[in-house]
Amino acid sequence: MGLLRVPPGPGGAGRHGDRRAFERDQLGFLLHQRQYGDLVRVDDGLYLANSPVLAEEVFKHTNTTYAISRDLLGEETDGGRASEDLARWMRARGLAGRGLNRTSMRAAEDRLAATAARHSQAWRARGTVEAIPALEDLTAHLIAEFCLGPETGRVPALLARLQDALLPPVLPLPARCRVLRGRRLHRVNRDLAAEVSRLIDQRRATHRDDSPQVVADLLNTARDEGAITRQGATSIIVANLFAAHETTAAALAWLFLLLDRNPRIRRQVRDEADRELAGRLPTAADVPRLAVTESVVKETLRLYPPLWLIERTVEEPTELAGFPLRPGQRVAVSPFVLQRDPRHYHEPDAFRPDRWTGRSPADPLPKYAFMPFGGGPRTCLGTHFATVAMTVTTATLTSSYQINRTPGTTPVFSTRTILQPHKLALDITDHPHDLRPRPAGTPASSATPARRAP
Ligand code: HEM
Repeated sequence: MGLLRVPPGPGGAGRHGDRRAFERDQLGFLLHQRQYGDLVRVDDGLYLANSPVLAEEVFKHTNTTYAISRDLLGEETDGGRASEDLARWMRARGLAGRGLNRTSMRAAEDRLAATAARHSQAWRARGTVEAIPALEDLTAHLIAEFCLGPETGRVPALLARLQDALLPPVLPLPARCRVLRGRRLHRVNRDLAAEVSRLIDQRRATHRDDSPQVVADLLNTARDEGAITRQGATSIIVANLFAAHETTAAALAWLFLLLDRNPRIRRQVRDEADRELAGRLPTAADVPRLAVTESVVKETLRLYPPLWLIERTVEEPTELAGFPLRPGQRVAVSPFVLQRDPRHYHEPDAFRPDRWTGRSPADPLPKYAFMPFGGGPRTCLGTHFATVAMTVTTATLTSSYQINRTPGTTPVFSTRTILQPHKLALDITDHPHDLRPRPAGTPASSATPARRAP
């Protein structure tokens, strides 16, 4: 009986298990583990939960039985945060969340489209762009303007520097280089926090009416009421900026790669934008009508969830799938694996956006079979922002430009940080429609006629 108390897995009951095989081919290794069942022992310290029911169990009980294993910068935490820190974070999360919910997003969709159109102008001039840096620059501006207003100072540039400083080294670094890397990271982090603080204060001084327009306004009201400190407001905005821009950019890069490989679906996306927008930039009223684009976004996040592996640390003795877990052990859930499970998806590896529009209500998907944004009390705060920003950006870019992978280039599939197509080069040429914002005061239904590009 005692032996059965350990779930099956590649490493048997030995101490070291198969972590080295995992390091060699992470996604291939994870997919391979499905053969052992819904709970797999990778080694003594790490179990893999492979079913929506087990994922729900783990995510629902985060902050109590399980703790977040890594902070937003990807650094390992000591498992449980001090409970005071956790309470403070959850309070700040609640406040910022009000600025990121569905209702607040509605008011911001017009601004998102305008920002996407403005920043992609530079791409046209360049002709060819490398997808990840170009999209990271775009999403840094989208999220910075959404949180802080039109004045974003050095924030987008500092986010790019932070990204750079965080990139894990390909080979183990000598001790001195590790120290230098740590110092650089600390410096960039400090500069970003100082710049965000400055912009929050500036916003507080200049935007004093009762209608919050950006996340910083909500946090400034909470500051006035004593519900959050200046430092708390800064930390939550920095966390959102960081969590938002790299993930959303990676997802958009996958989306353009998938559209390049599927010209029929690309045509449907463009036809939808041409039909629904008729040469305008998308507005809040248009988003619900961009059903094909939205299903492409969802299907991209299913096939290539940027956060492809999420870990939790066991905080108190518990059991999962009937197996005991002790404090300090880790349980990992892979959205990449769950979202390609043939038990829940027909042709799981195929890019089929119509699976989202054609799904019968009599055949509901288990809750955690689609979980690119995690779940439970620590679910992604930017779920609505990311979905809407991706839909609006895709519609704006596909109707402004023809976007094709540069012939002869091959993207590199990377899991080094998040799941990304590295070195994806895109040729940007004009699409016959050049989108313009709708003139102020014009109802959404009255389309501004399309202007033909020269
Ligand atoms: C496609 C884009 C995105 C994906 C795939 C994504 C995915 C995720 C996932 C899976 C988590 C949970 C991690 C865990 O359980 O340990 C998370 C957390 C988080 N996300 Fe996102 N995210 C995206 C975009 C965004 C955006 C746009 C924002 C902000 C506007 C954001 C803000 C956050 C924050 C603040 C957390 C931490 C929540 C907490 O620990 O309480 N994310 N994200």
